[in-house]
Amino acid sequence: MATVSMAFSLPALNSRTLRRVNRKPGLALATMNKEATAVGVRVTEGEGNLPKVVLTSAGGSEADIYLFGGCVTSWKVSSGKDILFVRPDAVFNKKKPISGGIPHCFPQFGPGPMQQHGFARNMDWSIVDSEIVEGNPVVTLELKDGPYSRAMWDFSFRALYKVILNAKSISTELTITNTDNKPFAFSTALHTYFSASVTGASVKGLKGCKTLNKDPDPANPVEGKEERDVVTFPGFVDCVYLDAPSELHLDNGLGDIISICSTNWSDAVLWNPHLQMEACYKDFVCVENAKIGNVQLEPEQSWIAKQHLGVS
Ligand SMILES: O=P(O)(O)OC[C@H]1O[C@H](O)[C@H](O)[C@@H](O)[C@@H]1O
Repeated sequence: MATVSMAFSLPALNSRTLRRVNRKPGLALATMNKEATAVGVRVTEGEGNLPKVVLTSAGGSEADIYLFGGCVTSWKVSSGKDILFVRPDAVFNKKKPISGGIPHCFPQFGPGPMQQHGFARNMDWSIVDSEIVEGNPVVTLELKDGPYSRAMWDFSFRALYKVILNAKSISTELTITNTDNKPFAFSTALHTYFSASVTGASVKGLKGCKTLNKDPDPANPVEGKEERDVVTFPGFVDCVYLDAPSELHLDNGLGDIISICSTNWSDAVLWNPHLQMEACYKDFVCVENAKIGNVQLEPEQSWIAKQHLGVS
């Protein structure tokens, strides 16, 4: 998918390089020296010439993360199979969020006073740290408020997003800190697109949850309760599950059972657009870790949520 060949090579990022790069956000590519290496964390040119972090684990798995949107777009297990999905209509020109992988919804999930799913998926994140832990690459991205976000949401904040790639899993940790002198509130989600065969895909673990079904009217969700042990995607699906369990299992219909474990992501959302996206709806399902009700943060307070996606 991505173009990785470049006119010049990029170095591996060690913590020192990253700290230096981070002092001049936006100049990351330009400030690098020209050694070629292949360790666990490197920056390269992705689609649309956008900077992309590539994580490679000792176990042979690989993940791509675009700084635009702080979006993990690919998680390939050692066989080379990509567990995540990027829609064929995705654009990599910063005019729209990247439609696929694990986009951030922050500081608003869904429609509301600001643009759908907030601004974090439309902004450039920067790299603040990286390390290799037992052969596994770890990178931490940062997003802070700027004129673009202030125009929609007039608060000072800091978001840190740590991504850890292991042989059979990818984990993320999102920390939102109120760096303002007044309280703020937000909702958020990791809008994860999984590769799937939609007719064979199903999710276990949601039975008994209170639901807010956005079908047929996303603006007026219907309250209900999930009665099924195994939730499938027989048509259009857009449903919020409140107080979802911390472990769900997705059968992607392609031979994989993916465990979706989370801490502090209290809710989950299932989404498949069915015929609204005729070209691709058969090839993915979204199982999103979400925080639907507002999180309130006082100045200097932080909120931390973790997600762990694993294959057996
Ligand atoms: O098209 P997007 O803005 O990326 O949103 C895609 C979808 O995201 C979530 O799953 C919402 O629950 C849906 O209502 C929305 O349609």
